[in-house]
Amino acid sequence: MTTADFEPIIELDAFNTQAIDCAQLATHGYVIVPNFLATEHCRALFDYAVALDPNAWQQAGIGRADQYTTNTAVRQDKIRWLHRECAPEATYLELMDALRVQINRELFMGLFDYECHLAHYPPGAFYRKHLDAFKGRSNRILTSVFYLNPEWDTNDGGELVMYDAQGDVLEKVLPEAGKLVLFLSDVFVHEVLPGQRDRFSITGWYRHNASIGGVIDPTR
Ligand SMILES: O=C(O)CCC(=O)C(=O)O
Ligand SMILES: [Fe+2]
Repeated sequence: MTTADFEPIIELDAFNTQAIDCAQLATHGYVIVPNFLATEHCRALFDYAVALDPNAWQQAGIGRADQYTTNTAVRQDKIRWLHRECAPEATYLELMDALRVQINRELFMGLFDYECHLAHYPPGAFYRKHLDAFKGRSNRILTSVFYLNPEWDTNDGGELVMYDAQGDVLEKVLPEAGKLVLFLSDVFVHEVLPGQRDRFSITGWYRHNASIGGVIDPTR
């Protein structure tokens, strides 16, 4: 099945703006939103991800541009960058852009754009402790992780673990369908624990405009 076989699968007004507690994000630097998207929309995205051709996925890497390498000792997921040209992917990008506008309006964060990829962690796959951005060395400001997994149980593992500045566990997040996590990309060290089942999510980053001389900083 190719991506062109799918119609748009979520409505632009589908996401629950009320569910996003911007005050929590401003105060703590992160927020966990249990019901960002309704079950049917999550299910549609999940079915889409599951049905994708294996060739639609690539081994995830670490670092950007010429620093980019795949290192399966660090991360073992497969990813697929979302594209506006692909209808089911475009609607998610539009939703996240609407959220960008909302966050800018409420928190004046000056978020400029957004990039994201689907991620598939097969059983046992992990992503070791890392930061998504290093202070002053990346234009990634705010990370979003949206989970697609129906009926995910504590026994299934695969938690996102977030750490505080002391290295103590701050949050252990089950990757349950409909849940969105937002956190400041250069503040929270986090990891993905191995799970028992295939784990699907959409991870993205809101970015500042780090353009130099009118050339927009390349994505990824
Ligand atoms: O899937 C998750 O819970 C987090 C993924 C992640 O940390 C990343 O892709 O940078
Ligand atoms: Fe990360």
